[in-house]
Amino acid sequence: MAPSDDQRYDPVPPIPTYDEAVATGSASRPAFEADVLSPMAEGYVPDHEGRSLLHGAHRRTGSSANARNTNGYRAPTVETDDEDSTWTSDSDDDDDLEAAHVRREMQEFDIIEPGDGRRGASSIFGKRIGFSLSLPQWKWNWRWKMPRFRIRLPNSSSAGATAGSSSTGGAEGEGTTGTARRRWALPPSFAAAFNKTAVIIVVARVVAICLVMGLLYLLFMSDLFTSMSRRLGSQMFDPESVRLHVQGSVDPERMRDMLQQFTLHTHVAGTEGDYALAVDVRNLFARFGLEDIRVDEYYVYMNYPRKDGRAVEIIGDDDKPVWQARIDEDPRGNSQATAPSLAFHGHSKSGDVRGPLIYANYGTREDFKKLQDSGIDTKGAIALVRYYGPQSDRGLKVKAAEMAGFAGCLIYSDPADDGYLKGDVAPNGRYMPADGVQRGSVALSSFVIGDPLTPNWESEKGMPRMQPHESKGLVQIPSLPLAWRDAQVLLQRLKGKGKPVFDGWAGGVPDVGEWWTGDQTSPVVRLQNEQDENDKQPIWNVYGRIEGAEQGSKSIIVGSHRDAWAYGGVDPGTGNMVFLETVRVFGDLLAKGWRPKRTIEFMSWDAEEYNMVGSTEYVEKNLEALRQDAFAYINLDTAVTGGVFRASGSPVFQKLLLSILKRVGDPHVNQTLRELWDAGGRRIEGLAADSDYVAFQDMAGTSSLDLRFEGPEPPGSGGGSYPAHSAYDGFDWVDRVGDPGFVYHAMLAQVLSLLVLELADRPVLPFDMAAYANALQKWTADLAGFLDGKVHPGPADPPFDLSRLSAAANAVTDAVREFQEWEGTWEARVLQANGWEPMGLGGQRLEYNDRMSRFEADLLDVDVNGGIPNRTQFKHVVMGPDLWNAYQDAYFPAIRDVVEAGDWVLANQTLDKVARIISKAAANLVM
Ligand SMILES: CC(=O)N[C@@H](CC(=O)O)C(=O)N[C@@H](CCC(=O)O)C(=O)O
Repeated sequence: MAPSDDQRYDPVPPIPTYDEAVATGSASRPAFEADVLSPMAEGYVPDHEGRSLLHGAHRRTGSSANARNTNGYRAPTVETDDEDSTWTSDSDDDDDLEAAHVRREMQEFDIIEPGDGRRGASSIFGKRIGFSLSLPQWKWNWRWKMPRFRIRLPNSSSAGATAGSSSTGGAEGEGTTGTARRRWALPPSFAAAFNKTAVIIVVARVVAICLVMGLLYLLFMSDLFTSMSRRLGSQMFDPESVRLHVQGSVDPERMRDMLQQFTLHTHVAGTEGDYALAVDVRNLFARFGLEDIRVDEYYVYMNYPRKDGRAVEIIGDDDKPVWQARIDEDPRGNSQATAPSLAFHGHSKSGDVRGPLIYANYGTREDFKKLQDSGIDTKGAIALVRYYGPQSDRGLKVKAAEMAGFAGCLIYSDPADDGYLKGDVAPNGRYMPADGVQRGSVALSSFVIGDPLTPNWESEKGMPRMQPHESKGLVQIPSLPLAWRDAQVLLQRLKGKGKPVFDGWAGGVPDVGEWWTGDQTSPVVRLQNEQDENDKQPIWNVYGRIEGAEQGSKSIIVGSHRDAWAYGGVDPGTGNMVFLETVRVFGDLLAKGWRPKRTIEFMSWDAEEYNMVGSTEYVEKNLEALRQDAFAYINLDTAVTGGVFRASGSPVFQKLLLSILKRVGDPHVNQTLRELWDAGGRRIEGLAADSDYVAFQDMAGTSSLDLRFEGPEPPGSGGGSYPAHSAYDGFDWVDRVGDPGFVYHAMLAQVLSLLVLELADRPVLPFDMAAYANALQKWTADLAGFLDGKVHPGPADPPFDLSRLSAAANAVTDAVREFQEWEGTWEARVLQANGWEPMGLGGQRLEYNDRMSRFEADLLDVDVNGGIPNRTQFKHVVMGPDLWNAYQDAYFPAIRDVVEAGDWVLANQTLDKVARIISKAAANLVM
């Protein structure tokens, strides 16, 4: 819907407007346009595209296109003209110098070493595995030879003499008549024939030359040499030296400088700030040397606030507002605050509702039930609830309010959960200040992931779409986020209304005095949330890759989202920096001739903050290929909020990750990450549904991993470790509070680079199948615990017996044991062959890797209408988000859902199906 002029959100120019992003017509940027892409097509030289793009918005409003405006505006381009920037010093000359320097460095590390001729006795077509310092030596024991004909032609002046002397029959006619030497003379009858022979010989020579030339031409045209050099790519390099080089290349200063650029402006998904960053990321990919760079556009359902479309008011008896919430943060006047960043909920419902105010603690279903059980009528009321608590997913708070009959829902940040009662507040501390507002999506991620109007298919042009009221992924009552300084007034006005709150319900907002619930006699509150909605808003994913030499179709995917609720310092800036630094490190390796065995894909997602839309649409579009060919997905999002390393994901990464953690040290405590991991009794945690791994893990069955350094409190647990989704989450916070010196950024970039290196280049995919088998046993036991007290089939129902699942888990344990024996055999044969992979074994190894990587795809319920009942996008039978808390993992989610629903017939069918799928996956493993 195009906004009318009086609805137009008109921020301080030249910051891109939300309504420009959603309006149809020239103001919006409907597509990743050819004119913007053209510099790449013409051989891109880094310039100022991102910036000039934002100036495009300027031009459209009649402003000048100067690099800076009078407000000190500077567009969010990484291709800055700032002379102090590390990027500008990255000229081509500098690149050459740097390349020469690194080449020297690599020689010192023995990464590049000439062949040493230690070929071993194995076949020349064998493959040197692992630890070679040398280029494979191709021993050609034959030489190219041009065809040679040892016939000397008679010269013309001697032809007659030759003919005349023929009668002498002399064979030794040593010429006195000319320079030609004549050993013998041909009879005249032979002369003509001889001339013919000479012609034939010349022709034969020409033909032979042509043949050789043609063969050479064909060889070059056939790409044999290129692909051979590709195949040899990583084998030219000693793996350990590459590891050392990768670790040594990570540069915290670069990440710091780049984050400063990335956070200059707000970049909400689908707005021009986001578009400008997409251009910058694409250009950085090109500059870092990635291959096949492309921008992938989707058209998705998005909402944006109108500046005058939001209100939270207490309505007086005369129906006029007696108090109005400020809603947005106070302008801070620092370098960050060049643009307003309006507070709202992504995918919230438009509306203008009013009703009596009722306080409902954390807004769980149990909280609302408690109110109703105590006789408080919640129908038509406005709920006031706090963030976090046992059900921290904000969308589910609104959903629970909707189910309890409320007309609207306000969610505020309480200082007891995320404010001064926890510790120092932003900008100097990690908690939310009085005016800090947590924006965020209220889409129901555990019900529908991605564009809520296109569940299970990609939102491309021309694809069908549901209506918003038809989607199970959208709430149906309006909501807004609030700072506690606004909530304080509302809570104070509840005094004496309803009942004193239940135990544990009183929050930490100061000067509330007594906390009361409120009821139908409470002050009437108006919640206005009129917004711009567009069901075909363009968003932009950006991709680049390094093609694998041995199995180019198989890939290791690394992803990080780019869109932010405001400036995106931590979320997603920290993840973006680790991601882009890793791209740079790998681009640099590629430039030096290294190439991995498998393809590495780098993906910058859009619209993660709105229900992981960009990544999910990509997965929906490429589902079959991903199930077949994606070996692993690694995610970076809110990557650095403190110093505690955390990994969530599939257990297949356990062994590799733990070995890598031994290599990376924390300089603050002088211990390795592995020592800290062990001391903290940490383990790889489960994946829920709060970032871009969801579609990969739960829909494509790609083994996924999310990495981060977190602050004292994990996101989604009891409170924030940083001023999440607020205007306080900018560069300054990361620089001064989150990670001074970008030390943890550098450590994470090392961990990520090493992981990618090993996953993409180890001959045998380093998956820990035994860890998966053990985890399955544990999760089965946990499920038994969950079922305790819940299993009450009626007399007519079949008994609910978990032993079927235990048997399936045992089958996996047995299959993994047998499967892994092959790896031992492979190692022994390679060692016997002096480090060379004997002919034939390579094919088996690829088959082994494929089976290993397909294990999780085999755990998908791919039947028509398969997946978790009622939320069939989630196909993985072992992993998935908890239905009533998307921030919480739930193993065997389908079984849990149907048991909670008390449907014992379906519960039995589901249990059978899950056990059957797991057993089949086990059987598929065995070679
Ligand atoms: C729990 C949380 O805050 N998650 C972060 C991302 C992260 O920490 O990795 C987050 O912001 N997730 C988004 C996901 C969007 C959605 O659920 O629709 C969020 O708003 O929670």
